[in-house]
Amino acid sequence: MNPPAPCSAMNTTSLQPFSILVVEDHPAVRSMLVGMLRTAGAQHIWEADNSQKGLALFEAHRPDLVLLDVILPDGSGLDVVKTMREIESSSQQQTWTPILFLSSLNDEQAIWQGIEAGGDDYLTKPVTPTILAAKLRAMQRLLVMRKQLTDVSQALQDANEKLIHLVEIDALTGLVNRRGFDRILELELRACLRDKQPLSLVLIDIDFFKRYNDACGHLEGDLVLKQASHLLRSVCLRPRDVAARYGGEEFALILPNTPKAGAMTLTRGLTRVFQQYPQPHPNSDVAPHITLSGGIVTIDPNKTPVDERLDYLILQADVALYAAKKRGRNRFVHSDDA
Ligand SMILES: Nc1nc2c(ncn2[C@@H]2O[C@H](COP(=O)(O)OP(=O)(O)OP(=O)(O)O)[C@@H](O)[C@H]2O)c(=O)[nH]1
Repeated sequence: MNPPAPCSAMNTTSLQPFSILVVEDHPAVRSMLVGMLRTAGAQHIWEADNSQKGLALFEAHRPDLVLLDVILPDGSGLDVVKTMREIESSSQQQTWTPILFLSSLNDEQAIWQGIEAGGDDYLTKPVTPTILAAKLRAMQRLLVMRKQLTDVSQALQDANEKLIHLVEIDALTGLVNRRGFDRILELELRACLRDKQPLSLVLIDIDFFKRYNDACGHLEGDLVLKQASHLLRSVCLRPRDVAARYGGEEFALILPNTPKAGAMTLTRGLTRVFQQYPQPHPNSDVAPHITLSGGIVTIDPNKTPVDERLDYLILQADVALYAAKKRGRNRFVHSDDA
């Protein structure tokens, strides 16, 4: 076997600057390790001579690497490594720190237990500078690979979130589509029950839209849907209000923290906006321009027991919408009055 290379021969040029925690109770061994680590390029070295101090320093500084003696005066290094892994998994940063065991036993069983407990590699004492530098290099390489992996997985997660967003947007109008509507309504229903705040839902239908399409053509019909979406969005002033395209020419408004009176005011405003920006309708029985009919439902956990089924909520709004159509269109009816 070749003799260990002297300190000056250690190839540390490829080592990145790093911080390290050394948990070793023998002062002489510790000081020798610290000397070698300084030569190897360690920027910060924290020293501990027992488990408790080691864990406290680990938690406070989160070093890049740990050198950990298997046998410590106040316990086993195996327990320390387990606790370090617990600290890592409970932190939000999702970090992983390479942990190298220091074993003077050259005992296979101790090494096996150390790796099992969460260690990554081991060094047999006495440690030589070359072997130490080689292990540090290997651990740094692992760290770099892990960083690349977490970057890729973060990029994937971001792309996934964007995709989910795109999947929930209606291509023609830019409003939330039916899929997004279902998801958001479910969330808001749960929030309404939890926070004991009222929630209103409005289902909206463009009056005589089939006749509009028949008279003006499907492309003109598409433009009307776009303009209507723009106007619907303009009345949704609160950040959590959502305007959705529920179906072909049907829309929906999800209005969290909105009681019946608030929803009625908002829908009156909506009717006004459609009068202010009239889009001619050549064949409507109710007005010379595009008009809306709508059904409103409000649930208020403070007032009445709430049926928690989404379908039931939508059905009630639909019944109110039907009543609005029956009563002559161009109006909004609340389910309480349907
Ligand atoms: N241009 C266009 N038309 C659509 C789209 N989606 C659905 N429609 C049309 O919307 C019309 C809906 O017709 P109906 O359900 O009879 O409703 P309506 O004519 O508004 O009648 P009332 O609701 O009773 O006033 C149909 O002619 C559909 O083809 C779309 O994306 N673009």
